[in-house]
Amino acid sequence: MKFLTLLARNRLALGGGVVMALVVLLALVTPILPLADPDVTDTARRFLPPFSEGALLGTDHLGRDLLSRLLWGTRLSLAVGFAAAISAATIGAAIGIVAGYFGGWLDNVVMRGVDMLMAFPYILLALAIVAALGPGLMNALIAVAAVNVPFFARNIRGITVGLAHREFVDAARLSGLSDTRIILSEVLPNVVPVIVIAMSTTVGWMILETAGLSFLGLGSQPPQADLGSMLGEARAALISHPHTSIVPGAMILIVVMSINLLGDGVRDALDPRLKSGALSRPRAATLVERKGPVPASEGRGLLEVQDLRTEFHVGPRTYRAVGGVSLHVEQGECLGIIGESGSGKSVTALSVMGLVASPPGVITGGAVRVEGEDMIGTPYRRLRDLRGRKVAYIFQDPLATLHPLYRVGDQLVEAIRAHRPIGRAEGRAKAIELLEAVRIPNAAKRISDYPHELSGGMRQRIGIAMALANDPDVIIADEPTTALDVTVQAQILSLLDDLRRSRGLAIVFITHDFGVVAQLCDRVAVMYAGRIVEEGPTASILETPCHPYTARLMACVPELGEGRRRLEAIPGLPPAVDKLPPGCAFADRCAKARAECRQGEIALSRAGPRAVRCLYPETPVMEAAQ
Ligand SMILES: Nc1ncnc2c1ncn2[C@@H]1O[C@H](COP(=O)(O)OP(=O)(O)OP(=O)(O)O)[C@@H](O)[C@H]1O
Repeated sequence: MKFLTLLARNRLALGGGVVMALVVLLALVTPILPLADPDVTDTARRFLPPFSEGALLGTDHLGRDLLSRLLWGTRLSLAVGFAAAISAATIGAAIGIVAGYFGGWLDNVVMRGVDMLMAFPYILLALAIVAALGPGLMNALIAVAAVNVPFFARNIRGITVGLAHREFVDAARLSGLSDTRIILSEVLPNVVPVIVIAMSTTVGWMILETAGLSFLGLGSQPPQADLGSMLGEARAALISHPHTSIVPGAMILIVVMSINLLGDGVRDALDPRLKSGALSRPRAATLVERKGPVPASEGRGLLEVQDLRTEFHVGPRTYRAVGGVSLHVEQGECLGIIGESGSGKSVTALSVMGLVASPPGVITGGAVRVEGEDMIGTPYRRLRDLRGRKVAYIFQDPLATLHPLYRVGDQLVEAIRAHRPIGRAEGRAKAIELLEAVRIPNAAKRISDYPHELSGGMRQRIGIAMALANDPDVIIADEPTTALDVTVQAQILSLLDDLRRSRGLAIVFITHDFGVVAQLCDRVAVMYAGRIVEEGPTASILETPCHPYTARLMACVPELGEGRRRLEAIPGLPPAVDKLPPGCAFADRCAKARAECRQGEIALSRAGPRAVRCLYPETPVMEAAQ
């Protein structure tokens, strides 16, 4: 169903599909239509023009009815084209899967054979096959299918090689499945979409090839008509009676065009990335559709986020990932954002510089001010200028953000040169300086390493160096130590701490670990279901958490030397952000929740530096603020 909706959204594909459906329908009902016999000649009625009596599209050089020949010919051409495509796809895919799955000598022998077939110009090969088998439509079908087998075999072999060593295939092997079962249950379902896509884009081509062979007199034999042979027979009268060529020519054009348009649509609709709209029209910056007025600046901090709202619009659903977040961070300060997975921490951070993918992401409200300037809706050129120079990011997985084919030094120089017109030598010197700043030993040598030659901790240091490349004022670090072991994590945290002190950086540190918050952050904001539920100085919150969620989150953290303490997991799951309940989103998991908690908007109550969004807090916020 989703496939059809996506397909229908592509207007050209829809048009192609409708035309193709009409042509196929016509071809199917041809035997029951009141048409003249397509093969009966009547030389007295030769070359009648279109719209003549009894011959809507006219007649050919033997006086045969062109409309009747066209419909019967289309029927035959479609049947042969589809049969050739299905045969080529089946045989080619089988060869590709076997070669790709088993590898080794079998792969070598089979694929070299396929390469040999591909080395011949396709039309010569088809001609040679028809010459060997003799002319006839069946032999033309075999020739066209054979010529296209290598295309499918190579494509599918490539995909299968990638799949054969994936973990889920290894897991199937470990569970004792036979090779045939693995191919059928693990590999085949993953290559079927590729086969369908390849077929949908080549059927038109195969119809053309069959028509080509018939045009040369090697396919359908007289008096039988297919589109190619009709065109071949009309060749002699091309100038004197052009309608005899135009009729089959136009049909070939219509059939091939509509199949190709439909095929492109099928390919796009089957691409899983397109289902969430990821590739449909990627934008350079997140789409902004503010529904309310822009909040006035309160002049707080280097980075000030006010009532930020970011949603994902996926089909009829709206995911409110960020539902009105306000926070700020001062120069030299570290603000922690903590919350369970899916609470909206990353989307908040990415919204700051318009990095949330659109579609499906849309910023629907609020303001993000960097030194007072609102970033939301700012022209893209300005945003690009500020990205990396004013606000930089450190991501969770440095291996995913570093380009695997370039040396780390070159990537650093590129980051610097994106904002400053400096020479390569100067860039290199600056890159070495940056590597030294993030305490990479032997920086001058390490600069020539590729990302895969570095350990996880080293790579994260490169990620930090990259963020520092243009001396930003604010660094947003999105769980930068999650993938690292505790000793390396401690080193990276102390490095970030030193950098913010020595460079006066403002850091927004996203994490789900209260231990990390305690070590690094001056203040902390606790997020739940896209909103901030508690905020305040780290020490104060650790001492007296007000929101029951904060208290439960802290109770989940094991501590060394604490003796025997029960670790309390929070029961239940956070609500889905497309179905947020009214009132407090945590109410269903909270032991203190009462009826009022499930109604209306629950405001953030502030007292001094502390704030909490709860009607029945663990400790009243006024008390906690003292
Ligand atoms: N492309 C998307 N389409 C629909 N929903 C999305 C998309 N990206 C994120 N979301 C939703 O937005 C919400 C917030 O996600 P986000 O990545 O910000 O969470 P997070 O707190 O950073 O989690 P984590 O700690 O796992 O990174 C989640 O509920 C997620 O399902």
